[in-house]
Amino acid sequence: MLDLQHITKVFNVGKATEVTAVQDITLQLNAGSYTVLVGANGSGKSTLLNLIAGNIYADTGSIRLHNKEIQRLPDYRRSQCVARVFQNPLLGTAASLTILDNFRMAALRRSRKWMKLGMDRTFTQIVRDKVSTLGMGLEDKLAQPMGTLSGGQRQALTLLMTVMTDVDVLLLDEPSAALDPRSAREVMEIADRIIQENKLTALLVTHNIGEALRYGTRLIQMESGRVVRDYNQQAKSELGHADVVSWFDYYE
Ligand SMILES: Nc1ncnc2c1ncn2[C@@H]1O[C@H](COP(=O)(O)OP(=O)(O)OP(=O)(O)O)[C@@H](O)[C@H]1O
Repeated sequence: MLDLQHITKVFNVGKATEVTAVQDITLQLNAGSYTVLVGANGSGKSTLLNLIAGNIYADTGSIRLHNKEIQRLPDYRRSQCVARVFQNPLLGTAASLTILDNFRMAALRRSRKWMKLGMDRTFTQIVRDKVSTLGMGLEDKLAQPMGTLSGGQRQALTLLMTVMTDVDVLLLDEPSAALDPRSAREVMEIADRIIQENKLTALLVTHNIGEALRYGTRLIQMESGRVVRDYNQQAKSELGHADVVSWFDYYE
């Protein structure tokens, strides 16, 4: 379980621009659950993801994974248990490196178990097998530079890379927002499959209400740094598009 207790994050303390981005959030994400996080711009969603990912530290509160505080873990230790996919497909991978080398880098960064394998044929075969599960025909293009691929292909590969090692938590920060509708759907379906197959604890931030309703086992809305709505799977399944639209003032 990922357990957030009384997490608060204030930016620009003491200045005119002071803002409480996350305000006393207590949230438990069960192992293997898939939570969708919605909220207006500036409601604190990215800050919450940044806190879990360890990019920033909370002013107060604890973030525990399997009962262990993870906030102050060094980068390499945290990336063994928490992975993140960003909105921009260019962020997750190195454009000038081949697909295979990107997988090598991702694997080596996360786990020493790949130290030897990373260089040999077994590793290439493992990557080829994994990539073929995407059904995009990219397994025959492992020597191609990442930069020659489409945004959707890059996001799909980034998702695969994040779970090359045994991470527990997957943070999806609007992973489909920069993609055309078809690629977006494809990437979201791949994410869904990867989350289920690997029993990941996943947290998806999205502005797409269709996605928010289609995916996940729980739906949370943030407003002004707080959780203001929290629907379990049953309650979520009874929601319609118009219900969620009505949560956002600017549509009224
Ligand atoms: N590094 C920072 N320095 C100062 N203020 C920040 C910083 N990061 C976020 N904020 C502020 O914290 C608040 C929450 O921002 P955050 O990016 O978490 O919202 P969000 O819900 O992810 O928004 P969006 O949907 O636009 O991505 C906003 O008022 C934002 O301006």
